[in-house]
Amino acid sequence: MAFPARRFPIRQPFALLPPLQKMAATPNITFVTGNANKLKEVQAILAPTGISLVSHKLDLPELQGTTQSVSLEKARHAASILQRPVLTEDTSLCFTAMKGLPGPYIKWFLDSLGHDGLNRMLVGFDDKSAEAVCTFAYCKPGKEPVIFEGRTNGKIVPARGPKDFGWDPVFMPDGFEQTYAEMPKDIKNTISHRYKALQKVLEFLKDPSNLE
Ligand SMILES: O=P(O)(O)OP(=O)(O)OP(=O)(O)OC[C@H]1O[C@@H](n2cnc3c(O)ncnc32)[C@H](O)[C@@H]1O
Ligand SMILES: [Mg+2]
Repeated sequence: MAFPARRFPIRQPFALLPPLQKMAATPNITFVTGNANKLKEVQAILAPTGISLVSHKLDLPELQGTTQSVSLEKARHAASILQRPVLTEDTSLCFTAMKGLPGPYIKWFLDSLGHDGLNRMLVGFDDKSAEAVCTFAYCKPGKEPVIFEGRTNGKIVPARGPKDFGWDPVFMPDGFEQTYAEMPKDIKNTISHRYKALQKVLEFLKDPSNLE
């Protein structure tokens, strides 16, 4: 008996997460980011929910610290500049062998070393595993932000696939033979660190009292 070809190679059983559901009330959310690829992914993931996203491009200062503290401060800063509730996002790539580094500093490592350099950082280690972490923060002006985190495990591999979004070519999520860059966008957007964090953001937005 012939089986249909898989659309993408799977190494071990896994479950795609459910698509996000349409929300009863659909708030307008201001998403502040300077990264056009992040914006595209967030828009694609939120499309089924009916939420309309107003995007605002601000280059926010990013403090040193943990992923969470960087994210909290970005949101406080954006809400104070724009004087309205905002959603911000910070993304980390954490190498297990390096005890979580580069973490929130991945942008600067990637800019300076490139994909090849990220691989070379792990040459002396057997453990190539890494975790992609996405931290959204929702903040009203003058209030403390709330954060929502999503994590996807994978490993660092030599670059494969289109090079248009950050470290996508060197991150191969567990359970897949393709890097984030090689896999279709609609697959990345149902397993990614960003998708998992946005699921939590949506739970929060469903309660109208959180938006008052
Ligand atoms: O304005 P913001 O939202 O801060 O946008 P940014 O590009 O500065 O983003 P970060 O500070 O969160 O830095 C994260 C780095 O990781 C990259 N990145 C973020 N999400 C990614 C993803 O899903 N896949 C690959 N690279 C990603 C991004 O291009 C940056 O180089
Ligand atoms: Mg940034």
